[in-house]
Amino acid sequence: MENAIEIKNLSKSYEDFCLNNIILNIPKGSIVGLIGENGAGKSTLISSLLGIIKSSYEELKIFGMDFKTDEIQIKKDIAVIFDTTHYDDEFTPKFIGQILSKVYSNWDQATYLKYIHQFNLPMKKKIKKFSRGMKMKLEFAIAFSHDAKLLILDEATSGLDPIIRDEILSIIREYTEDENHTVLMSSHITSDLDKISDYIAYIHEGELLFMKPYDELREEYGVLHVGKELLDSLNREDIIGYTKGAYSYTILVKNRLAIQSVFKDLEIMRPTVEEIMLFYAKGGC
Ligand SMILES: Nc1ncnc2c1ncn2[C@@H]1O[C@H](COP(=O)(O)OP(=O)(O)OP(=O)(O)O)[C@@H](O)[C@H]1O
Repeated sequence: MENAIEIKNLSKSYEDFCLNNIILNIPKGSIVGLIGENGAGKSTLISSLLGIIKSSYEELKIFGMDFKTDEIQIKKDIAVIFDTTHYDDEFTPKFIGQILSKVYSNWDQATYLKYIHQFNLPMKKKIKKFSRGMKMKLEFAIAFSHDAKLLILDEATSGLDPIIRDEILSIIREYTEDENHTVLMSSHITSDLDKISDYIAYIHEGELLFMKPYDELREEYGVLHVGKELLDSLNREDIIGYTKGAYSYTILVKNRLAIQSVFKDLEIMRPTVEEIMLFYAKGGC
């Protein structure tokens, strides 16, 4: 499978934080949900692979090109959306369209106007009078109008209402129908990632815990509610973490199917991204 991004041993150290030897391949045409608690290193990873901050790495390839030698060429095909807009408050969508048509050689004004219309954005209103949702929609309209092959979202949908988020998720899905388009998306709204991700990459305290296909995660892991006796009879290695309730334990296990074959009557549910994250972070065993 061809990769849009290939990262080998990328590290970045701050005084009291270290992003540690990240090895990550992001397949072309996929949507990768990047998860991790606050301060885990998601933005540091994103900024590192965009060259916004300086990091060390053995290899960083985007679209098969070496980031060290082809950064300018690579960046033409990347659109990045953060949680705020970076355009001047005095600008209007109309003016931004005029500027960007000169910045991007592959700017498509007709597509830009199509999204501005679809998102109900006023062409002649200054951004300072936009709501947060309108600002983010404008960012998406821009991202989709210069035919970017890689869309990187860093908490871009946080603070948006469920209706706008749903609309944006549909647009992202539509965008990846073209197999040349890839999305890397960090979000704390894990239910969005449940809806859209092909893969989940989990960063915990600066380490990449795993990057796995979403379907495989749901197949491999399970959540069960059991008493102490059953908890004790499970293989310790299968327990990722648990919480203790008033009368029972809630446990995240791996090897779901193997456990189910032993405990045939036990109800083992497929976990959500949020449950996987919570139990990994908290542990408990
Ligand atoms: N410029 C900086 N100088 C020093 N430390 C920094 C700097 N930028 C980030 N850090 C530290 O790096 C760590 C990772 O931060 P980062 O923003 O990458 O986390 P994150 O996973 O994106 O978190 P969040 O979900 O809260 O946005 C944190 O401990 C943060 O304090």
